[in-house]
Amino acid sequence: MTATPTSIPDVLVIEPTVFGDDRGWFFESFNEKDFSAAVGKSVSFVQDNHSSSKKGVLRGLHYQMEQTQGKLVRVCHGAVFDIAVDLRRSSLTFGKWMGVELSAENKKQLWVPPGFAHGFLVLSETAEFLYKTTDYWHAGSEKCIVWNDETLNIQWPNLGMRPVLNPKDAAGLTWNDAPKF
Ligand SMILES: Cc1cn([C@H]2C[C@H](O)[C@@H](COP(=O)(O)OP(=O)(O)O[C@H]3O[C@H](C)C(=O)[C@H](O)[C@H]3O)O2)c(=O)[nH]c1=O
Repeated sequence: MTATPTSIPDVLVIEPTVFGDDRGWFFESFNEKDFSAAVGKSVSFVQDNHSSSKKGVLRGLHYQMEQTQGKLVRVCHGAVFDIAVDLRRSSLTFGKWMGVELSAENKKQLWVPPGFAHGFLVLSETAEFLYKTTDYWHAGSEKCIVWNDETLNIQWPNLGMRPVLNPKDAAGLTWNDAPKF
């Protein structure tokens, strides 16, 4: 596997080694030893999540203030534009966002450390999204930053349709009002 820092150095694009043969392909989707070596410290996960969404669905930008979650995210069907926003006040990239296309085809994964808001926009007809988290869901401290916040000015791909959001996300906080770390 390779791990490549993004414009936010703590956020890494992970690319697995894919072994193809005349039957198809195989890759290790997670290896704790290799992943911890790439991140530079031991990282363990306690929860796996799996969601399916139709084209134009935008989930996010989510984070939780307690039991803050690191997330290792990937797509096993379709494609999404995945976003991470740095909420760590002491970070040189505080308030910065980064985006990358994750797809079943490119098999890329994104490591989003604790301290970030995370979300994605579905680019394909449907997308299945898998991710591991370093702490458990804590519904009581969940926060959402609204997808089109003017301060963050995230450059989402233009699908020619308004994103499909649930009411919670549509009513998300502005960057200025959102609690930070
Ligand atoms: C996150 C979560 C949700 N749920 C239940 C709560 C709801 O009844 C249902 C759907 O939850 P929600 O609408 O919050 O799901 P997403 O919008 O996909 O939320 C996720 O979206 C973005 C992309 C993230 O990064 C977060 O991991 C997560 O917040 O699953 C659980 O039972 N466990 C969980 O860990």
